Amino acid sequence: SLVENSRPTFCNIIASFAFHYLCLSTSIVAYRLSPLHPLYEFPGPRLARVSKLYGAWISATGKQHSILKRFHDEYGPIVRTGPNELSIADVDGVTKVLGINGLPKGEYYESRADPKSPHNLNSVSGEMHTNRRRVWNRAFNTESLKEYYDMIVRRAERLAERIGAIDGPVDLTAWLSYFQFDVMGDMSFSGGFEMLNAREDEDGLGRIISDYFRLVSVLVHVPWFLKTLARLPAMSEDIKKLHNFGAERAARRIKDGSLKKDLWYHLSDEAGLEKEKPALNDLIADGGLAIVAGGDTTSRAIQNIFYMLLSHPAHHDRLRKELDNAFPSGDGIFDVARYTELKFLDAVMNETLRLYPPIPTNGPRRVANGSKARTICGKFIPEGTEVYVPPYVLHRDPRYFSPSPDDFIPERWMNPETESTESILNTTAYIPFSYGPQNCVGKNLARNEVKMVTTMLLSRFNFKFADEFEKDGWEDGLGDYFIMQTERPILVTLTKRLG
Ligand code: HEM
Repeated sequence: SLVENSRPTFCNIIASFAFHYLCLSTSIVAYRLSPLHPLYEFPGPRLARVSKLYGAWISATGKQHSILKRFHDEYGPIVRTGPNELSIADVDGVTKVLGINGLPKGEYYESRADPKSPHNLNSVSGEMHTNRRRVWNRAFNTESLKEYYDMIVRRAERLAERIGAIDGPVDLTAWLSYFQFDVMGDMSFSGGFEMLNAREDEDGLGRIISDYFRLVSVLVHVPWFLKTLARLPAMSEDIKKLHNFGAERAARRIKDGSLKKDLWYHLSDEAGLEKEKPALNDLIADGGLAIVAGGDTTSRAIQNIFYMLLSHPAHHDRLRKELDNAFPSGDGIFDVARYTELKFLDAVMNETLRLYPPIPTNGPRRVANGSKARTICGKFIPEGTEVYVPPYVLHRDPRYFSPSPDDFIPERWMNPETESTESILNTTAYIPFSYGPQNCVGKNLARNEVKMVTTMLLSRFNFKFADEFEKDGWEDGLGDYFIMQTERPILVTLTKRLG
């Protein structure tokens, strides 16, 4: 009976576990709040110090970009946004975190990657990244880009035909998304999508990608949970679909070959310039990355430009005039060599990407364990810290963009040196394509593509917002899920201009 009495009951076991975890979490929380924690001196909301669940909640609202901006307005250029996490909105952060000799990508990218398949270019760092990036750079040099421009022109013509034939409101958001998927399919695999022809996204790929980012941008804050969840059927189903999708397109591309020098041609080193052929699985991962990285980002940039132009008629008219003067008969609108003349077009694009960067917050880098701690903005940043450098916040900082950093003023980009001394334009703080060795490899292509499509649409059509479109609520519908999403598609009506 003595033995029986001392045998732990079920309730006792539960109680002692509960007690154990209560003590453990209390001491973790106490440590995170205490002056003993290495990030103690950095200001920020109290809840952020306690748990990453707070960051997960902020991401879930889709308003991470503007909430972060509020934090920085209140606490200054460095904010503690998690127990072991800082957000640095300062040019010193841009160069020291993202620049050469900056920080590697951290746990965020690791946990976002599909645990069952190889990593893509975007999720690796260090030497592995340098080696892979060399091949990607080749795929985006001036010579390679020419081939992609032809693909863009073909699809842009098709876009114009399609939307030009629509009576009534045109969902610009949807049509630009079909267009961009078609372009990215051509570019990556010499074909694969026909969304413009189908007038729809039959496979629901756009939805799969946006659902994926919605979920993952929240769960990256709690990686252990994400790893568990990735094993659940519903989540892994979408990841699987994305992976299969890339694998299928790749298999077809390998079987059919291509006369075009598409991205696959360069990445798979068909020209035989590398010592070793890249592994097929890496290639599939990178082919999929191209579709995701170049897709919604570019179509969003174009949509946002139209939103800004249609909301600012004087700027619209000025741009239209610049384009009409440059291309009076409509010939040459796709000739990217001519775009250096188009100063106002460049300014409109820069200003739109400043106010609405398609990747508003971006993922963090990490001061790796075992590496040296860094000094940024004069502060000691210890090992193990995850560091964000958020474009949206930097782009609206009056220290870098003045006057009126929240207003659409394309003129701030034109001959800044002749502007009054009160106006400030610090281009180091301008990072819509990120900065440094892991910046956007498709930057030059994207910039020219945005200009090609904007020039074509403005030269050929008169646009206005459709009556159904609620212009004033548009900004509230934007969601920061790594790549900016929208709940309020832009609806326009259009009439043809040139013959
Ligand atoms: C306006 C359009 C675009 C914007 C705003 C944009 C922005 C960005 C940003 C901010 C990054 C850094 C992401 C990170 O640090 O995790 C990035 C990376 C990347 N982008 Fe873009 N991008 C655009 C278009 C494109 C296009 C057309 C491609 C073509 C395939 C592309 C391919 C990539 C790739 C492959 C990376 C990863 C680079 C690396 O990790 O070395 N992007 N982009």
